[in-house]
Amino acid sequence: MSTPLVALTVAGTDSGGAAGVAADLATFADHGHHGALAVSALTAQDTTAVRAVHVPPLAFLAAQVDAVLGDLPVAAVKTGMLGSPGAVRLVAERLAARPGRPLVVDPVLVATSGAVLGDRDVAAAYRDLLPHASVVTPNLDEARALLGLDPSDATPPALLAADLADRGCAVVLTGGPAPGAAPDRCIDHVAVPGRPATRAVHPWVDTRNDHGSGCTFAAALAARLAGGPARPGHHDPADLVAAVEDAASYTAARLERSRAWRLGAGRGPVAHTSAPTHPGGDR
Ligand SMILES: Nc1ncnc2c1ncn2[C@@H]1O[C@H](COP(=O)(O)OP(=O)(O)O)[C@@H](O)[C@H]1O
Ligand SMILES: Cc1ncc(COP(=O)(O)O)c(N)n1
Repeated sequence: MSTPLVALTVAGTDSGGAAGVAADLATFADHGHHGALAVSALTAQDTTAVRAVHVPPLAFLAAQVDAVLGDLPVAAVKTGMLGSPGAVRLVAERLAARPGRPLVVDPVLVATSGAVLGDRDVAAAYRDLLPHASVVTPNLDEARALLGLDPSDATPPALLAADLADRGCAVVLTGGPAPGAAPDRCIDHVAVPGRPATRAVHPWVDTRNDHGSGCTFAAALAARLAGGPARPGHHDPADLVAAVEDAASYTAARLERSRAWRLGAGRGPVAHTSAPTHPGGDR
């Protein structure tokens, strides 16, 4: 058996096991990679709400990142909920010092439940991290926040994605069905610096169990880019679009698998397992 690639997640924990580090490690494992982790925030969270957040001291986050990067041959990095402006800047500084591998930044600011996981200062700090990212994967609310726009701004997603790409990294603006359209397709907008955005389209899965889908998607994208160039898509956007389509169909397949699960009173977890589930779970 050959030695696996190593993927590192720098992200928050979700006590309900749906989003954050739990989703990232499961997704890396499902791609055959060894997952390493640095915990930037801890949340007391369930399917309905985020009830409390603890941000560990920055020195402790730095110690985790340094331990992993100093010892393991990390082939890709994914960041999720970083939790404070200082953590965003710390990750930017550490990864800028060791360039050369893909970095997928999921700028977690607003959870599926609507909870705010990163305020205006965290959004502003991403200005320091984005130039070091290979790809950033905001949803619509997060893209507006990163651009300093009002939450009700009506700029179309394709233009938001292209504006964000002008910060120097590729962008996947993740989305749901087109507004006003029948919810049968999901549209993600993909942009690389200096070019208009293109669309990656896949079938919509009708489910409430989508908690953790953004983390799963960004981790799947990092897993697919692992071992490749640090600037995927900058020479040929088709390379990045193909990786985005793969990661999106992986995520949709996870959503399909957990479509009818009955876990929790709110937005239930997206499936993290490929193994058969135990029938006793339905009792
Ligand atoms: N119900 C769904 N059916 C199919 N794909 C979905 C669904 N919800 C989200 N996705 C896809 O999952 C990926 C992550 O997007 P999303 O969950 O919107 O991110 P976030 O959690 O950051 O808001 C995207 O490729 C998106 O198109
Ligand atoms: C610790 C943590 N990280 C990320 C998310 C976002 O995930 P989602 O958008 O699927 O709720 C979350 N809810 N909690």
